[in-house]
Amino acid sequence: MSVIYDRVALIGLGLIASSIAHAVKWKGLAREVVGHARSAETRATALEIGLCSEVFETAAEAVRGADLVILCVPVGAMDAIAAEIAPHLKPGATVTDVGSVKQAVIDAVGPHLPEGVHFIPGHPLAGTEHSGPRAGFATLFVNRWWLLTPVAQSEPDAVARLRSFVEAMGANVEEMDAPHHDLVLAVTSHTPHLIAYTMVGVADHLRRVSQSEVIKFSASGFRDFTRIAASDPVMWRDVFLTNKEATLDILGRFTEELFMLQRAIRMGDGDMLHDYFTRTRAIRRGIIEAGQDTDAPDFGRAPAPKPGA
Ligand SMILES: NC(=O)C1=CN([C@@H]2O[C@H](COP(=O)(O)OP(=O)(O)OC[C@H]3O[C@@H](n4cnc5c(N)ncnc54)[C@H](O)[C@@H]3O)[C@@H](O)[C@H]2O)C=CC1
Ligand SMILES: O=C(O)C(=O)Cc1ccc(O)cc1
Repeated sequence: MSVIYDRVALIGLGLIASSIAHAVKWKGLAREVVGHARSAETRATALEIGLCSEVFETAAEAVRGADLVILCVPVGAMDAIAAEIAPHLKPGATVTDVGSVKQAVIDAVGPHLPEGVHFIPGHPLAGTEHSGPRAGFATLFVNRWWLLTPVAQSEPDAVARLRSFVEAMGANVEEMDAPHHDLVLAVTSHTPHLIAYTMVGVADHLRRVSQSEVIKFSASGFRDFTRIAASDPVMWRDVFLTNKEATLDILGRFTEELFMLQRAIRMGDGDMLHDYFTRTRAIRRGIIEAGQDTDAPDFGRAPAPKPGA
C-alpha cells in the first residue's frame, strides 16, 4: 500500500485514534503520524508504544503542517478543538472526525474551519467497550463500515482521497447525509447502548435490595447483552446530548413495543409472545444471512468481499 497523506494528525489518543495509528503504520498510509493528548500520561504512552512520532500538548501544535487531521475526541469536545486548531490548519488540508453523531459535529466544527480546508465528517462503525491509547489494534476497521457524511462544500477529489485512505485500512465506505446517519445509528447503536446501561442499573438495584447474586450468576444472555455498558461514560453522555431527537424517537417506539409485550405476559398471551419471537428471530437471522453481522461481539460488520474481488 502506498502513502496517501504525508502527515496525519490524530487529536485525542484513545481507542479509535490508536487503532487508526496502528492501521496506518501497518499499511504504510502516511509518512508520519503525530498526535495530541491532554494528559502527560497518554502522551508518554503514545510515544512508548509507537503510536506517533511526535505528540503535542496542544491540538494547535499537532495540526501544523498536517495533510489530514482526524478529530478522535468525544462529540461534545469537537467544538472547542475545532476553534483551537482552525487558525493553524495547513491550506488544502482535510479535516475529518470519527464521532458517533454527525449533525452535531457538522454544526460544531464546520463554522470554525477556514476556506481552503476540506471538511469531511466520518464515522467508523467499529469499536469495543474499551478506551484509551492501549485499547487500539490495527485490524479494528477490517470489513467494517466507515460512513462518510460530506457537507455541501466537500470537494469530490478530497472525498475520494479520504475514501481511499479509509478503504486502505480495510473498511467499506458508504456516504449518506447526516440526519439519516443519526437516525440509523439511534436504532442500531445509541438506543441499544442506553438499554444495556439501564439493564445493568436494574440488576445492580436488585442485587442491593435482595443481596442476591444477580451479577455473579448472570447468564450469558445478560453478559453478552450488557458488554457495551462497560463503554466510556463521557462518550455516551455526549452521544445522547447531541442525538437527542432521534434517540428519543426510537426510545418512544421501543417503550411502546415493550408495553405491548408486558401486557402479553400479564395476560398470559402465549400466542402473541410466540408470534412476536418467531418474527423477530427471522429478522435477526435475516440480518446475519445478509452478511451484516457475524458472531463477532460488535455490530457494523460490512459484507465480506466476494471471492476474486
Ligand atoms: N468507542 C467506540 O467503540 C467508538 C467511538 N467512536 C467515536 O470516536 C470518538 C473517540 O472515541 P474513543 O476513541 O472510543 O474514546 P477514548 O475515550 O478511548 O478516547 C478519547 C480521547 O479523547 C480525549 N479527550 C476528551 N476530551 C478532549 C479534549 N477536549 N481535548 C483533547 N482530548 C480530549 C480523552 O482524554 C481520550 O483520551 C468519539 O467521538 C466516539 O463517539 C466511533 C466509533 C466507535
Ligand atoms: O462495542 C460495540 O459493540 C460497539 O457498538 C462499538 C461502537 C460504539 C460506538 C460507535 O459509534 C460505533 C461502534
